[in-house]
Amino acid sequence: MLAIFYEKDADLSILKDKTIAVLGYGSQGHAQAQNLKDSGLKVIIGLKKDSKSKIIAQKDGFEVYETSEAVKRADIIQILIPDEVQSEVYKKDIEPNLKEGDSIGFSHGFNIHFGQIVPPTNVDVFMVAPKGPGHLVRRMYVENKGVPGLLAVEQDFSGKAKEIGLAYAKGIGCTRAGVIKTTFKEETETDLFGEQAVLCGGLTSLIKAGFETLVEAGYQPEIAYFECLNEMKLIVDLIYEGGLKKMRYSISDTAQYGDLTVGPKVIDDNVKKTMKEVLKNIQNGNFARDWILENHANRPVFNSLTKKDNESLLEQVGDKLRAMMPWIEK
Ligand SMILES: NC(=O)C1=CN([C@@H]2O[C@H](COP(=O)(O)OP(=O)(O)OC[C@H]3O[C@@H](n4cnc5c(N)ncnc54)[C@H](OP(=O)(O)O)[C@@H]3O)[C@@H](O)[C@H]2O)C=CC1
Ligand SMILES: CC(=O)[C@](C)(O)C(=O)O
Repeated sequence: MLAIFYEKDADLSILKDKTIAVLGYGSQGHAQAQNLKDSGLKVIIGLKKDSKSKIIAQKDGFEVYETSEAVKRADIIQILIPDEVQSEVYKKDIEPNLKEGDSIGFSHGFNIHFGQIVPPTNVDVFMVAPKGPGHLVRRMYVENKGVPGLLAVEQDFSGKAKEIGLAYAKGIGCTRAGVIKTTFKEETETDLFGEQAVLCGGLTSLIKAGFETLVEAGYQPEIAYFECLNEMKLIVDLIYEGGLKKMRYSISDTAQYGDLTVGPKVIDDNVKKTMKEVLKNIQNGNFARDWILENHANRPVFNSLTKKDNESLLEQVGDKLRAMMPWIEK
């Protein structure tokens, strides 16, 4: 049964006497910490000794401590460091400094679900996972909007873990858009699937394939960029605002006919078959093992593929054209 929560369902006062340590000040860390502070909550930041994020967090007005000290000082510890280092940092800096009754929070279930972190039984373990990039979690909060979120409770030592998680979700603005109750398993598997097969992996592959098809056919790369990337954002904005019907209301009937008759030939049944294989590879732990080993090997595949994309014609043309659009946040 769907359980979706909004502002009225969450009580921030449950956190008013709590100190929240946000570990990490990157995409999610900077956003969640600033939103929590603007929601009137006491927030400190935990970072590693030589962190390059430290100066940024201090400029934003936060007390910054080394991770272990931040954990000691906090009642709620929100772990927003990269998934691939969480297990190591947990063992070294977090677990030794936990106190009975603390709450440990995550924004992705990877390390709990795949058994990389196993907390003691005398703490709460919850997750508030914004369904959007950190920089938009902050931007939309400031605009009095919100990014939807997922709430999961893995362990409820205090008997208040759900209320604490809901209040946390309200503090970062997610209850403005809606927070769905889930599990660490469901969040982990759906999030990994979405980022691999639909959002990042699927979408970037679609954009690159479209751009390369036009350029290889001899069309101007700038036109290919405007068609396959810039307009993608504009089309998706309409779908975000009002579903396929709003986007189709705005595009031409010519475009809509092509959408309806040709689209299914591009994204055909084979794509869905591949998507099911992607999901299976997540569910059986193969992707998790691959990502953990990739990091142990110092990211040879990650680095080479990222370098190839960063040096691509798509990125070069995009940088040039975006430079002429001063409204785009750099
Ligand atoms: N990015 C997103 O939009 C989303 C992320 N998430 C989840 O949020 C969590 C954080 O991801 P994200 O915000 O992208 O991470 P980022 O890579 O953007 O930021 C990581 C932060 O952690 C710090 N850090 C790195 N290593 C250590 C360490 N060993 N000890 C302490 N601090 C460290 C970094 O400091 P330094 O700068 O010094 O390296 C940086 O401040 C992950 O679990 C992720 O899955 C969930 C939803 C969306
Ligand atoms: C933004 C988000 O939720 C992602 C793509 O899954 C992530 O950055 O982890």
